[in-house]
Amino acid sequence: MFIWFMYQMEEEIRSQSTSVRNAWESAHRKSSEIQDMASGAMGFVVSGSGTSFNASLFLSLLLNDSGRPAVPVAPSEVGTYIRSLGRNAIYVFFSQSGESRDTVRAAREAAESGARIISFTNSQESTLSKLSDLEIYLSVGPEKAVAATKSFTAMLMASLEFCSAIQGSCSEAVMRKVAASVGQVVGQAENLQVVSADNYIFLGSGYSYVTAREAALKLRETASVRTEAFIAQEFEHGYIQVAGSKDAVVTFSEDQVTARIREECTSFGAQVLDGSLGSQVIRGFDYPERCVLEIIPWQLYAMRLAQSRGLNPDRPDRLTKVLR
Ligand SMILES: N[C@@H]1[C@@H](O)[C@H](O)[C@@H](COP(=O)(O)O)O[C@@H]1O
Repeated sequence: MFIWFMYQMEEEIRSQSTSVRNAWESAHRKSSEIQDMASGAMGFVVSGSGTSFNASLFLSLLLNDSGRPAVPVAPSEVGTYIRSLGRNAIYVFFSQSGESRDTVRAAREAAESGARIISFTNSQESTLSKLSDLEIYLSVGPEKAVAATKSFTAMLMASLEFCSAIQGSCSEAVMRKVAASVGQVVGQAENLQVVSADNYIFLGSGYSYVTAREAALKLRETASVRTEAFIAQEFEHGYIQVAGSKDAVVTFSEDQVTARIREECTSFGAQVLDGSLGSQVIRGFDYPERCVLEIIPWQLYAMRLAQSRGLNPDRPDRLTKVLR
């Protein structure tokens, strides 16, 4: 059956139950190569731009949690690590297009130093793929809306399997559970109401900071609203001073610090929202896999907020899909 969507972004958001499976399968097919390459590596330098940086942060957390030192770095800073770690590290690059200029430049520098490169891309013919010793192809089909949606969740799912492969295990059961829940998460977010705010502040910690950053980026890119993302405790070290009654504060973490921040923000009149937007399905998942689902309502939220502001979420006027 052919269903017509007003925006490419909506079609891409709704296709994620399939795209996360595809990405997982691609990573799974490379399990033994991943294991071979990772054995003996001193650590990982993980990099990407925009949404791909947020995926880098996710993979770095996963690697560190499994006892493999990893650092997430913006592509323009990778050179510093090449100079200090050289070929002892593996350099991992995320890029939907495989063509973002800063990412390609960093990968080229790493390749010229003789270091090994792993990439996660959605284009097998890309410059980044050609520079890579091992490519994990996301296989999510063309992503046309400027803001990344399905490629992001694909990067997270492929990262989960990447880490399982390093540990000699397999994340298939997790993937099946997550993929089966995408439709329900989208359904629950169907009637979400956007709030009116001058500024959105997203707070998380650990894995939920990845979601906080990506949600902030989605709203910025598509709805042209000012957004910030903080590690919840950091918010108390400064930004709380300038937050006010015209702000929306969205919390993903559920610890005591966050509860205190929520109370304080409510007291000065900010609108405080729960990051799961009330979804019991999302709340039924633990981190790290929860990240794959948790961003989906915010992808839809960003699209609806853009619509309510008379903007086309697919085509922000100052951004391009690929910054070559
Ligand atoms: N506006 C886009 C972002 O939405 C995207 O996240 C980034 C990285 O793209 P890629 O993943 O293709 O390297 O590039 C551009 O800046």
